[in-house]
This record gives sequence, C-alpha cells and structure tokens, in this order.
Amino acid sequence: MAWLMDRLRSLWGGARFDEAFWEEFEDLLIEADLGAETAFEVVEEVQRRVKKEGVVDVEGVREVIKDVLRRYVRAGGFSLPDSGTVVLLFVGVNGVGKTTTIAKCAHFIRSTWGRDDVVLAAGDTFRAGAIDQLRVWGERLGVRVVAQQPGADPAAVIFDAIQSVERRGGGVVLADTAGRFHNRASLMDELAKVDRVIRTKAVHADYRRLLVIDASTGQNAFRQAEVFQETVGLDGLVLAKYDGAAKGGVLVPISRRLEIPALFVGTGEGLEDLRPFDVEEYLSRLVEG
Ligand SMILES: Nc1nc2c(ncn2[C@@H]2O[C@H](COP(=O)(O)OP(=O)(O)OP(=O)(O)O)[C@@H](O)[C@H]2O)c(=O)[nH]1
Repeated sequence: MAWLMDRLRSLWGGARFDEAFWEEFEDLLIEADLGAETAFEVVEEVQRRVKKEGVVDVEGVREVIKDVLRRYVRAGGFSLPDSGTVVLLFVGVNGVGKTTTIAKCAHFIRSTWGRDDVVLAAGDTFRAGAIDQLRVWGERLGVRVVAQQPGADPAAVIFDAIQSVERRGGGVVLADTAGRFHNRASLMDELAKVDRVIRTKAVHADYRRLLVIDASTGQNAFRQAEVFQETVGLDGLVLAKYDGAAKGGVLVPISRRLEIPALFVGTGEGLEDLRPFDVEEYLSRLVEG
C-alpha cells in the first residue's frame, strides 16, 4: 500500500501546504502505528523544517519526512565476539514468531559469524509444544537443544544451557521463553527471575535481551515493548513477519520513546528469512510504500 506519499501527493495537488495537509499527514502517521505523541512530534518537526528550508513541493517534503524519521529510528547493528559465552534471551508475547526467530538467528550466527558453538535453550516450559518445536528446529539445524520437562523452571533450563557451553569453553546460547502475556504478573515475575539468574550466575557472559514483535500488531506492540523493558530491560528488537503488508510503523515510537534499537527483520518462515535491520530500506517502505 503506497499510502503515505500517494495520499500526500493527491492532497497537495500542486497547491500550498495548508492546515488540512498537515492534519491529514498526522492522521496518516497515526494510521501507520506511530502513535499520537510521536506522530504529533514528527508533523511539528517536518512543518518547521519545510518552512525553514523553503521546501516548495511534495517530493521535497518526502525527503524531509524521511530525514526526520531517520533521526528517530535506531538501527542497532549486530555483532558477536569470536569466542566466549554469549546469551541471547528472546522475549515476546505468544505467537509473534519468537521460536522461528531463534532458529533463523541460530542459522544467521553460524553462517555470518562462523560460530558453530550455538545451543538452543527451551526456556518456554509453559507449553510442551514449544519444547518440541525448538527440538525440531534443533534437528533441522544440527544444533544442540537443552531442554527439560514441561513445567520445569525456565531459569534452570537456561542456566543448564549456559553451563554446558561454558564447560566447552564458550558458546552462543539462544534462549526461548514463554509467550508471556504482558499483563500476567506471575509470568513476568518468572521472566524477571530468568534475567536475574543469567546476570548473577553468568557474570562473564555477553548477555543481550531481544524483544520479538509482530510487524502487523500496531500500537499494542509499543505497550509490549514498554512492559518487557520495565521487566527485564531490552537491548534490541526483532521485527518479525515483516514480509506481509505491514510496514512496522510501531518501530518508530519504540525507537524514539524507549530507545530500543532494531536489530533484525524476519521476512518469512524459512531459515534464511532473517536479515539485519536496514534503516534506509525501512524508511522507504514506510514512507513510499
Ligand atoms: N510470514 C512470516 N511468518 C512468520 C515469521 N516468523 C514466524 N512466523 C510464523 O508465525 C507463527 C508463530 O511463530 P512462532 O515462532 O511459533 O511464534 P512464538 O512467538 O514462538 O509463539 P509461541 O510459541 O506460541 O509463544 C508460525 O506459524 C511461524 O511460522 C515471519 O517472519 N514471517
């Protein structure tokens, strides 16, 4: 849907940028899941710059929009040390694509970073199916999966996985967690415990917490990011299901207000369907469709 620029072009129609133009622009940004607060800020800034820079046509406005958004969006970049213990904890609500992202990420780390010491930790002990799903991915990838019975303590499972790589001189642990509804206090407490255990028992590990969101979720994903940020803190974001029609506009307020950098986009269900987040590609799709 080439909505934003198309709509602005048809609104402008060669005339001036009047109040109606800016109001419509703000509505479009809200429609694109930027949230009211961020949309308002973007419009103010674009308006101010258009005036200051004497921009006279809608294509010039497009460049200003992209430039303003470029400053809001944080692209993290992803790099790994060649050796030692790395723990990547994946969090996110049910069904966003966490488990699939873990498998794709394991593949990415092996193929891009050449690290073969990857282990998956089945920390979603809430659902038996989740453990099986991770085992299936482990078999396909040919990587070890550390798991216990359904109902086991997720912190213990993840700690086992860390200890097992440390015994071998280091490795990359990719840990799954239950799809915690962010309003279910007990599950969030459990996640806080997982975080505490990793931080206190694996003090030398390079530890990062990644939130997976579904690109089509909209403003609700902002709320998810807020709650997970409060519970464990977040080091990066994966925008899954970015292969559909969704443009993932919610990433803008998450970047701007919560300062969480985007690291990867998931673009399908296959192992190859994960790539580093590219801010220019993202902005083009968001603005130009
Ligand atoms: N199109 C598309 N589908 C995806 C992507 N990532 C995951 N999926 C699909 O989304 C569905 C849910 O993915 P899971 O990886 O099971 O999600 P989860 O967050 O682990 O879900 P729970 O285990 O229920 O908490 C599956 O059918 C995946 O194949 C993606 O980037 N694009």
